Amino acid sequence: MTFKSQLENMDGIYQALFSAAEKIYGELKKGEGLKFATSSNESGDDQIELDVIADEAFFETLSKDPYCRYVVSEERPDMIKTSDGPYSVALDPLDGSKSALIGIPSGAIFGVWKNADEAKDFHGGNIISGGFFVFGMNLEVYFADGDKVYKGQFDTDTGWTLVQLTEPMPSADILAINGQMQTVWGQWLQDYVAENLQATNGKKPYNMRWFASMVSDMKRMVLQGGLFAYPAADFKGYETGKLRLVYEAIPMAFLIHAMGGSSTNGDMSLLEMPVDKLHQKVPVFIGDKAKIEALEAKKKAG
Ligand SMILES: O=P(O)(O)OC[C@H]1O[C@](O)(COP(=O)(O)O)[C@@H](O)[C@@H]1O
Ligand SMILES: [Mg+2]
Repeated sequence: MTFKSQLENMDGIYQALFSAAEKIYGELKKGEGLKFATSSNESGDDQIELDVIADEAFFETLSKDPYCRYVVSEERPDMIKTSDGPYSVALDPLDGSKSALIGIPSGAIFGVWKNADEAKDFHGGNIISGGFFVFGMNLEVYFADGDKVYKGQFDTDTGWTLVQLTEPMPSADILAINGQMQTVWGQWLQDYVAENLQATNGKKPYNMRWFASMVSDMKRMVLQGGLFAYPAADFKGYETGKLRLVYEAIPMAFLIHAMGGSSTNGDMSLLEMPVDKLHQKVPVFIGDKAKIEALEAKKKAG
């Protein structure tokens, strides 16, 4: 497959991302790396061996592309300079790794930024491409190349087939959230969730879905709509949620915004948030515009 990007000199970066994903998916299918490693990553998360394999696969292919300047990863402490090219790539090389251990689809999240030389440059105003691979029944990709959104699937004989998605974002009433910390969420969020899950007065409540694998929850959002939430909680380690702004939140928000959806940290769009640190965590809410507006209004009203 040769994907023709509308963005200048990006074809090689896509090719590098696609071939690394093919390699990782191949290893996963063989059952390689599906056990805990002795290491942990920069955020202190335990790694599985496939986390490390995936991280290395992306670095290997991206470092050969002359237009890729820096590669940064959830699995590494620092930015790695690979050339003087114009683009920098941020990766969650294996998202949902603990789910992969029990056969739930995992994947990889990527974003490409222009003019990114240090952490603060990896904000939503500079991102030009973002999306994710799914390592499930098939190897799939969902991404926005600038303002164009694509869905693709890999076949070992025929390679990648990509189609552009031109329909507006679907808007099913589905809520993807882990209720584990609900008693220590802000009261406004407890109320928002309770209200949308109420079956009283003949109103059908939102459907609850949670894969514990962001790529799988976001695949459902692209295909059906809904609201994905990973909020902050008043509990040690969850003060600003769990997900990372650069490696997970901004690339996913970029894709959903390109489909006509929206995002927020509760107060402002994830694409407007300043970035202080590459590994910074952020409360994440991504979904259709009406749901994000209602959620922000609820928070504002207290
Ligand atoms: O364990 P929880 O709280 O359900 O968290 C699940 C979330 O963590 C993630 O697995 C992210 O963590 P990793 O990137 O380390 O896999 C997301 O894919 C998912 O939405
Ligand atoms: Mg992740």
